[in-house]
Amino acid sequence: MIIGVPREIKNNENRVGMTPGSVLSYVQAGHEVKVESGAGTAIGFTDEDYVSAGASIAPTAAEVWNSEMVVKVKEPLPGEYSYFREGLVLFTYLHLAPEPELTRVLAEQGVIAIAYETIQLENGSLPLLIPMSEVAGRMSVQLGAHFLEKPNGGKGVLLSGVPGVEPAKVTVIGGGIVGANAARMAVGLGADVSILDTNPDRLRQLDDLFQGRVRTIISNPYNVGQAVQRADLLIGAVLIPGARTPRIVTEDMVKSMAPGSVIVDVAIDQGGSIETIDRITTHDQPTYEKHGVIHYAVANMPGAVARTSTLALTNATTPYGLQIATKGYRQAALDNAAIAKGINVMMGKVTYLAVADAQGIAGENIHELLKANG
Ligand SMILES: NC(=O)C1=CN([C@@H]2O[C@H](COP(=O)(O)OP(=O)(O)OC[C@H]3O[C@@H](n4cnc5c(N)ncnc54)[C@H](O)[C@@H]3O)[C@@H](O)[C@H]2O)C=CC1
Ligand SMILES: CC(=O)C(=O)O
Repeated sequence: MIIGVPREIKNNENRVGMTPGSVLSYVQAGHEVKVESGAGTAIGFTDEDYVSAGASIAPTAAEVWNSEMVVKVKEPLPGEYSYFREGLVLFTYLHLAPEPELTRVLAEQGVIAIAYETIQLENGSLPLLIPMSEVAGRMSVQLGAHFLEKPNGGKGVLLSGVPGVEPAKVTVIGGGIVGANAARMAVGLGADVSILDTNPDRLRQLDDLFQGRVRTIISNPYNVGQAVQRADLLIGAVLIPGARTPRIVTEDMVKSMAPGSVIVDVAIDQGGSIETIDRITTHDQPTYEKHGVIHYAVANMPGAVARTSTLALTNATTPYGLQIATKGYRQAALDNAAIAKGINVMMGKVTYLAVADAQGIAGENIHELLKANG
């Protein structure tokens, strides 16, 4: 199969869909890989590195997209929609629930859109989201610490405190991969950390993991309100797989926070969990202020540490991409239910039901569609 790897065009997105190491794995499996010139240069993967691994270099995005399968990182932007065509297999993050226009164009153009973030194992885990959630969770605390500093607009609080002065209060809503990694950093810095989740078993695991160094609190509107009010740094880390993020933190709760407090809503890529987050921000302009509180809502946080992120992401995506390329998407999905869950759009239908529900449109059962067209 001919596989294309375009240069990412989202604001400050320097990740790339394949490393030279992943190219070698695809080439050894009998595939041809075309990488857009300069796609990895910013993070130290030169065109020559890709050629040494067996790729060819294409000078334009159009040439790269003219492949049977495209492997990238972020959702296509409007400037890329003209490359869509029937039968193209697109393997990338998509986050379609809050993106009806992209969903419509993918379906209309007959693209087979396989989303990294909804590939799901039987135990419920999301193996292609986990590495970026680890990165974003860890980053969220670094960023929060930065924006809490007075010159950066914050209230002038050091997360750790110092002897004789209490540490900052960090509230993490959602105790999954992002939440646990945020807590790990915040605990490491000596902050006073609370994690809220609706799943009591998850709270038990976190209680065990952190050995009493975090407070675990069941997530309900009352407890969320209390924990938000006392937070110096609030981290949004909730996910209902594939669905639009529920708005858990209301505007009144944000108003109750002290001026100069900081919100980092990692869950913004699925629509955001905070009522006062009304826009996606960028690495160029990452924050805005509302009710005196700094809001950070960058949807591609790991793009800022693009080398680490690319290595971590491709470690996870390459084995799945190889199955899709080698068997064809249909057989790969029939053989591996995790891949079937990744297919969000196929043959003009929305096949991930949480996306269809979020957009109020009819979805199609992926297994029936696969069988009918097998
Ligand atoms: N902005 C960015 O650059 C990035 C964003 N993300 C996003 O971060 C979000 C979290 O991802 P993960 O931690 O991997 O998900 P996860 O599935 O590991 O964890 C989500 C947690 O939220 C909990 N939850 C669900 N409803 C809740 C509620 N009402 N209150 C409290 N907790 C609730 C679940 O029980 C689960 O433990 C996702 O939207 C993901 O796409 C991930 C990486 C990068
Ligand atoms: C998960 C995601 O959206 C990202 O890594 O950019």
